[in-house]
Amino acid sequence: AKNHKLWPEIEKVTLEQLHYARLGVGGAGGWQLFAEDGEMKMYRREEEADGLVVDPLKACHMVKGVTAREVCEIFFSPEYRSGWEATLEDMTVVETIASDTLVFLQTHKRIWPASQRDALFWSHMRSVADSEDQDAADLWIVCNHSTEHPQYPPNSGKCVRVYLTVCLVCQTFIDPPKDPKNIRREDLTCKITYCSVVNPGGWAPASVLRAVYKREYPKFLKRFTSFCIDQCKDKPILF
Ligand SMILES: O=S(=O)(CCO)c1ccc(-c2ccc(C3CCCC3)c([C@@H]3C[C@@H]3c3ccccn3)c2)cc1
Repeated sequence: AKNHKLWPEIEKVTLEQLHYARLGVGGAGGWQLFAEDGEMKMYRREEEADGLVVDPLKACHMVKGVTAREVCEIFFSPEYRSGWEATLEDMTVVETIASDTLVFLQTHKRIWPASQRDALFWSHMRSVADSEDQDAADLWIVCNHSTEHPQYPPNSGKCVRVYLTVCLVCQTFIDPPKDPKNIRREDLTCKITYCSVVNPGGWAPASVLRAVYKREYPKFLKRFTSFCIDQCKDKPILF
């Protein structure tokens, strides 16, 4: 568990990603709005690493009727993933480091003309007291970060290994403010910030990757948040 050899990296990357998610998208950050749908706004920065498109993505969304903890638990938990991750072909939990920290191996459906990809990453979920604003509800974060595993070396089979760092940071707002036992789902709004940097691992044409990102990310976030609303609507609220 917390004495696991990955723990220092998990702690460092999770807190770095929390800080990064809280940075705005205005100003000189170079963020460009590339997709908008109701409350959902998606930004990207055009970046390449050794000729590969690794455009960082930041999405902001406000979802009614669910809490930060409920959204993060659905994003983190393996049993829900096939319900919302449309591009997933296979998923295995290769290691359980702790109840809030897992290592996943996922293969994603091939996106023509790029070859098929897989991703090996640790996934960690935690709640963070929001230091700035005491009466705001807790923040919940899930951070996914590529890692290695001796049994699953990269590029050993048919798949090209992608390298990713992803975070989902959620905060619950209750409006109008009520005492906890009288809160109904229509009083809840979850503010979601999703950040991702995916290095495709092997060559894929920049034009193709940017088209894939433009198509897949808005679909992904809309499908994920709809799944959360549907999963939670008839269940007691989990703060
Ligand atoms: O948030 S997560 O941790 C959720 C757990 O599943 C996650 C999100 C996205 C990916 C991902 C992996 C591969 C690829 C590409 C790279 C070259 C060819 C395939 C993409 C591209 C961006 C497009 C994409 C975006 C969203 C969903 C699926 N596809 C994304 C992996 C994990």
